[in-house]
Amino acid sequence: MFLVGLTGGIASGKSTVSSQLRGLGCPVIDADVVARRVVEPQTRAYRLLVQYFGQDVLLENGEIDRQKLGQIIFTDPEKRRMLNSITHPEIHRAMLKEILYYFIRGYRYVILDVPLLFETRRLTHLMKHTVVVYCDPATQLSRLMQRDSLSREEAEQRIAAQMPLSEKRGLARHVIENSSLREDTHRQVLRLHTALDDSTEYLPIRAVAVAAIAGLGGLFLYMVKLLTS
Ligand SMILES: Nc1ncnc2c1ncn2[C@@H]1O[C@H](COP(=O)(O)OP(=O)(O)OP(=O)(O)O)[C@@H](O)[C@H]1O
Repeated sequence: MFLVGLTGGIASGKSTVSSQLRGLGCPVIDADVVARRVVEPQTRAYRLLVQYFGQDVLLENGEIDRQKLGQIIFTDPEKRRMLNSITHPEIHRAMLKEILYYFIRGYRYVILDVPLLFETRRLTHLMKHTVVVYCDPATQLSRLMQRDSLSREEAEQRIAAQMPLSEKRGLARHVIENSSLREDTHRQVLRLHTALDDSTEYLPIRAVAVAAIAGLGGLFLYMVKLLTS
């Protein structure tokens, strides 16, 4: 098995591309969904966050107020470090579990949808392929304004707060150009899907897993033979 990192900028079309990939049967793990799940009430990260940040970061229904937490850590690097040290290990563990699930089911690759893949750089070395969903700046701005009902100024601020999409584009192995129609994007997604399906990069890890299982099986049979003779 190998990992494929899917990323892009705000409103560049990651969700659009990941749902097209899902539609083709690809396993996609959404880092944002995992990040929300690991801080649900009753989880370890939830308890630690409430302990550190207090009841103020809770919504009326008891869930973490992610917007409020975002505002707090925006201006306080120490608190941001604390938040990351609580949530990141949980996120990585949960993602690893999902990856293992797909591995056991025999999938050749798993796509990880990670919006900040190149910003955090923590996961890039694990990715055999990286894919950036790109669209031109004017299209990105207008789609963001429309989707989130933002003024031009607000949308520009949000785009400016991120690593430039053109920079991410230069770092990726594959680029999906999403400035045009969804059908054009889908054609590129099909090409990517074919390239990933045809790749033999899944073989080394599968060979190691098969060898390990065969070794354990052999050891088990040897022990049984010893005990029954
Ligand atoms: N090719 C396209 N043509 C027209 N509209 C599109 C196209 N691709 C995406 N959109 C629209 O642009 C908006 C942003 O797309 P999407 O939500 O997929 O981006 P995203 O990268 O996942 O955004 P974010 O990371 O900010 O959540 C959505 O409203 C989506 O419907």
